[in-house]
Amino acid sequence: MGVLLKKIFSPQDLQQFNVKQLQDLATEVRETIIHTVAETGGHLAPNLGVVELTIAMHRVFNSAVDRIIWDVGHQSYVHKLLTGRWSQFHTLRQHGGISGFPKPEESIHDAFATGHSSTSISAALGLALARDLNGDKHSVVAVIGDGSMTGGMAFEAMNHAGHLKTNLIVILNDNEMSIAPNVGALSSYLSRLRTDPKYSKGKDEIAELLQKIPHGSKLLKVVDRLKDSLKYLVVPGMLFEELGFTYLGPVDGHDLKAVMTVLQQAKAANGPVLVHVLTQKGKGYQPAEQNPDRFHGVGSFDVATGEVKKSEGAPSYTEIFGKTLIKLAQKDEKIIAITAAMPGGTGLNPFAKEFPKRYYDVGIAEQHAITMAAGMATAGYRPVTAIYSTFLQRAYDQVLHDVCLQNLPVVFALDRGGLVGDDGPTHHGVFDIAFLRNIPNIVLMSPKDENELQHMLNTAIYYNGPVAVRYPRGNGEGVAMDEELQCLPIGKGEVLRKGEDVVLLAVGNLVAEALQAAEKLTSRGIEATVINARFMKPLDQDLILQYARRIKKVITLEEHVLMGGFGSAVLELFETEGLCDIKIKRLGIPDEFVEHGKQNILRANYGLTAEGIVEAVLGLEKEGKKVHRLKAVLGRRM
Ligand SMILES: Cc1ncc(C[n+]2csc(CCOP(=O)(O)OP(=O)(O)O)c2C)c(N)n1
Ligand SMILES: CC(=O)[C@@H](O)[C@H](O)COP(=O)(O)O
Ligand SMILES: [Mg+2]
Repeated sequence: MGVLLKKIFSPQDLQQFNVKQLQDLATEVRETIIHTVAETGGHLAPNLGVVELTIAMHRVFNSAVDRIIWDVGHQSYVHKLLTGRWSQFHTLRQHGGISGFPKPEESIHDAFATGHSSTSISAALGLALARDLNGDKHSVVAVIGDGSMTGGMAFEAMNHAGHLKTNLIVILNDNEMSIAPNVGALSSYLSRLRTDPKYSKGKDEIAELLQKIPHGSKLLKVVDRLKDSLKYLVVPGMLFEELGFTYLGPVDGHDLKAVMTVLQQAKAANGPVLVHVLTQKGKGYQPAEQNPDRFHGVGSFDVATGEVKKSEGAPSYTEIFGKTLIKLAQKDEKIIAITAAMPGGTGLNPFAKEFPKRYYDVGIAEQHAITMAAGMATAGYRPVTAIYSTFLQRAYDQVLHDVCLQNLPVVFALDRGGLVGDDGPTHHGVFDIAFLRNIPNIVLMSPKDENELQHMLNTAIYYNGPVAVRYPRGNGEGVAMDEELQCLPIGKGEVLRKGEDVVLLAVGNLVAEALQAAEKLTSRGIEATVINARFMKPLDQDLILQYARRIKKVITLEEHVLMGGFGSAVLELFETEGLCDIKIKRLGIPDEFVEHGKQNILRANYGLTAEGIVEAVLGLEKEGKKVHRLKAVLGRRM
């Protein structure tokens, strides 16, 4: 930790430094972030790109009073270091440590919690309107990346803010990258603003010229009248100006003085202002500059070489998904792959290379991705939308209204279903069973291992209606992979082990834990049946009822919230069938948001491990014995 950084206990402490010292501070901040993230993992490249911008912001604004909202929030490490958190920074993303995202519970300087993209301008406008209603005068600033600007919400908010005309500052951090290279017409527009000297120089030159000419002020009036036609030629950022924003920039985001100057101008301006800041993702660390995609969100790495520590073990579910989709697409030209700005994360990069014409990256636009897929499905294509479980939350209505209502064959490949680990509550994919299960027509399945995933994907693509396949973040079980892809019977589970004392009814990654638990239980004289339910919808009712009726003790297992999840579906089945003599225990996540931390720690905390399952079975056994004794006592008294 550098000497200057150690002097900063609040952003006000920045005022003691001159520009040279601020530049030195930027170097210290970069060093700290690189060395910390090399240990903890985290969002390296986005943070290295905003070091000068963040320092400048904290010089110009007072974040204890002014409100700063970081879009996505993955680039808020510099802000954390400058707002009294450097001494905790080594705990970044560790269980019980500081979060990788802004968190109001952590600091008064974190004005709004973020994690999902494109929310910052709406939140900022809300804060600005509240300020106006309260008669306050502070600044409200949203910092949004060029990738996050591709999300519809950002434009909904710009549209409204331009109409309301209240004071609001939007800083557009343009590094030409989303996680992968940014896509879309907006991205091309920003590129033109960045590179075309006609755009960036035109306005300044005209003003300068008018000042030099005699009777320039009269001419200015003429120009003013001509404004509407002329400005299209000379005013940079016309799109934003037309939306009602004053456009400032583009400015070099690594030139501290220039950024401070433009932020002062923005602070003094009336109405909504957009400050266009050009930055380089990964700035100051060569491996990240060269490979910003890889260093966007990264695990531990070697600082000297930039070598990322490879995860050992079986291939990830994501990899198997990507490979299987290619295998299927080689035989079927109707298969289309769609991602919302996550080609790497969802395993679609190899598909994009092999089938560039059947691959679409729509930007951070999950809603659009789903409805676009619905459109393609009506025309006979088989779109596979690969979206993280947590990000599909945003497209709920599109799933329901545009896909399921018309019973269209769209596949939802729900990656990161379950506890994702270090990203924490904004990213855990633990709500999907509940929010999808209640939609008519949809089929919902989850594989017990990577081999089953490939069969499920095949099944999903050739099912004539909407299907979601949910699979976890991380490695598979290391099982052998079948060569031939199968079509699984819809709504049929499988019995993996037989025992007459208790039924372990599991979905997804908990099937493996259930099998291990069953082995452990044997040594305690308890024999468990283990069922891989496979389908959360439709349930294999016959199979579940057959075992539940006979054994009468059931434990349901899911890496998902208990409310509305798989266990709830089983309870509903028992209620419908009038089964009231079954002892049932549901294991899953209670009604709370799960904090960040390694997946194994979180799973152990919620009893979603073989040991946790054993404990639950023993608890059920104990309860059973108590009830048995009570019945015997009552029986004697009667
Ligand atoms: C709704 C939603 N979809 C996808 C993501 C995943 N995601 C996180 S950061 C990011 C790229 C953001 O790009 P940009 O805003 O330009 O920020 P940069 O990383 O370039 O600084 C994406 C796609 C997300 N956080 N939220
Ligand atoms: C900030 C964000 O939303 C993504 O960068 C996310 O952190 C990716 O997570 P994975 O590491 O699971 O792909
Ligand atoms: Mg970007």
